[in-house]
Amino acid sequence: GWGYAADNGPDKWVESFPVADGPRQSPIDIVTGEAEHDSALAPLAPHYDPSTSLDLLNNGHSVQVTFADDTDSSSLTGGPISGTYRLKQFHFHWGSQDDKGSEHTVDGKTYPAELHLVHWNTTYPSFGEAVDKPDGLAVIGVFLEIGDENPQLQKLLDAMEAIKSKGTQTSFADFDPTILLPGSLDYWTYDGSLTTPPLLESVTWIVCKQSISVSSTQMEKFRSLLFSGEGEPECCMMDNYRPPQPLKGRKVRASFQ
Ligand SMILES: NS(=O)(=O)c1ccc(O)c(NC(=O)NCCCCO)c1
Ligand SMILES: [Zn+2]
Repeated sequence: GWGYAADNGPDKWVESFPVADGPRQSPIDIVTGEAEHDSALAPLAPHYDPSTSLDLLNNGHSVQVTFADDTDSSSLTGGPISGTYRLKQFHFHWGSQDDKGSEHTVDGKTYPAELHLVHWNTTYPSFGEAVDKPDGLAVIGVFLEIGDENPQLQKLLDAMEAIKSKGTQTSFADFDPTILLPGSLDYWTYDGSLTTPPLLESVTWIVCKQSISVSSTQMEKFRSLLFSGEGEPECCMMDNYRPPQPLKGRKVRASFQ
């Protein structure tokens, strides 16, 4: 299956997923000078209920926290989207060293990691129905930048001890992802895709301008996870990011001046 190694990584995905060369692929490099302020863009309004958090999972590509999405308890409105999008999961992408790991870049700047909060449009009956629609998903991207230790990440990092290998999961209740968001919710937005196979062009991307902090030691915890399953030769989970893709004429809008 697909992965991030030389023989199954981003440069090979087009062989099984031809949309990899499509018109609205993600991530992209955000060229801040080209982004146009759109005063019609509403403020982002994420409302998350910690009682909807369910499990922490190593799916062999990333570490993910899944949420109960049978009600609107944890959902996103406002921003560039119309209607209500429900939170399904959040996960991360990161590098093998602190100078790379994010998927989006800003004027060519890479960050050590990027958080994705994945929401689906409730005009569709489920995530599975929404995932291949042009307005099906809204993903909030948050950059992690090396700095002070981030206490809000610690509960997550400590729980990762229990899910080192692919296919392992552990219950992860009462977690409010709001604590992972930066103080300012200024954002850039553009139309894009999933950044992993099946690379479906169904995502309204909402990338926060302000990053959150992570220490180098905390980054090492992410890198101690494994792509490999129990009983397989150990392969550390790192560099699980797709590089920026061609903009192909798309406009990036800014919610701020
Ligand atoms: N990185 S992303 O654009 O925010 C993103 C958001 C939601 C997704 O569903 C995927 N990709 C996905 O689910 N691929 C199927 C197997 C993955 C591991 O089970 C990627
Ligand atoms: Zn992602």
